Amino acid sequence: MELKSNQASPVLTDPAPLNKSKLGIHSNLLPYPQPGASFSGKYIAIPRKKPGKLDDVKSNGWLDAMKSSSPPRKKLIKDFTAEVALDDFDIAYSSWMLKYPSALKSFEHITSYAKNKKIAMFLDYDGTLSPIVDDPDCAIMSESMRSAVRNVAKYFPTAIISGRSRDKVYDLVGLTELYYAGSHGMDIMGPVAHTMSDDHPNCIKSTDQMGKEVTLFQPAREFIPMIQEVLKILVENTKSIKGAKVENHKFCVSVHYRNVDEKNWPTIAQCVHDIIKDYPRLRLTHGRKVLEVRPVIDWNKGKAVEFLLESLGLSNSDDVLPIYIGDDKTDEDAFKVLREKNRGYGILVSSVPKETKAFYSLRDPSEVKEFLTSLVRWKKLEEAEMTITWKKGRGSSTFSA
Ligand SMILES: O=P(O)(O)OC[C@H]1O[C@H](O[C@H]2O[C@H](CO)[C@@H](O)[C@H](O)[C@H]2O)[C@H](O)[C@@H](O)[C@@H]1O
Repeated sequence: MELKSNQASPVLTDPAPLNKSKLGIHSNLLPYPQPGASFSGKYIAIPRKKPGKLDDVKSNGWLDAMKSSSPPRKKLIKDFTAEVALDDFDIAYSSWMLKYPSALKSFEHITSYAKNKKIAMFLDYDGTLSPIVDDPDCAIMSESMRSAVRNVAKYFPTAIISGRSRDKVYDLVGLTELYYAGSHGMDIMGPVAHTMSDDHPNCIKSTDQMGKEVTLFQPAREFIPMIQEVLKILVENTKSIKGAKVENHKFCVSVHYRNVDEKNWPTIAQCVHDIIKDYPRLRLTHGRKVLEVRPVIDWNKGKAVEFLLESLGLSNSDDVLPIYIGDDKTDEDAFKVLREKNRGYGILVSSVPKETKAFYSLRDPSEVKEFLTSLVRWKKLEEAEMTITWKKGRGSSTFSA
């Protein structure tokens, strides 16, 4: 059954539009990086002008995007509509799952393709590793999730790619063995990669919290003063809007309206709009009940994935399988890179049908944890089997000698 994005449908339409020709195709095998698809090294383009013209928040679609910016929870549907509506929702979700099957139910399928390949794991934070909560400061990751991520990182290179500032997300995750990309990929602390252009102005050598040598990549460095200026104005101008919260992410700013009464959403939207219209080198993107102000540069979570694969020495290789798990619109950039370049699997975390470029789905962070744990279990088994095969091989050659 084809799910369409119209008003009658429960499908949320906020992520990037889909390439319909690719919908519903779940090949057993993803072909690997195509010639010419590699990360080039000269990657940043900084347009000086914003493409579109900002009108008011009603005509430019901000308000519509705000209203659809976070999936309605099933519980709410149950509370406010008749039983038949709930059934419709379940049917729609099941139909959607035909296109974006559960990564848990498709686990054998995924691992049969991953066999003998090196998995690179990319994880979003909010809504993926921690459940969505009203107060962003209280989005704490459970100990069991932390342990699942720690175990994954023992077997596969693992990076967190978040909209939060790198420092904040590091404090929340607290695992030194991972790589971190904050501010939607605009602040990456990755491994030292000798193959990469050392002379790039945005790439500097640094040391991490443990004193290990790392590469720091900050393509929007020149925007820091502008972002800090806008941050101050946003804090000042939104302080009278009850429930509004502004977060400083160094290279971008988040303006939360989750706790703002819906009747005041036009006010907060207009306020942000009125500020950024004076900054043509900044733009606005929508997240889950959050307006994100960020620089107009050709950089996003998808580019961050490519950058990290390159720095890990894992790009352009047939035996690498990148997996990206995320729940938000900004994660679509990463799903898009993996899908369009046939490089790996995107997994969308969602309990409602959504348009997406991901290949698979998981319902919520608890399913993410289960998936990560299963992956580690599978890898251990694979390694044990390889050891047995190797020992058998050695035994038989000793015998024949
Ligand atoms: O890329 P992410 O790691 O998913 O970060 C995206 C935004 O996450 C946070 O906001 C979201 O989660 C909050 C806590 O659950 C929730 O209250 C808020 O409504 C969500 O939008 C973070 O606070 C933002 O700054 C990030 O951009």
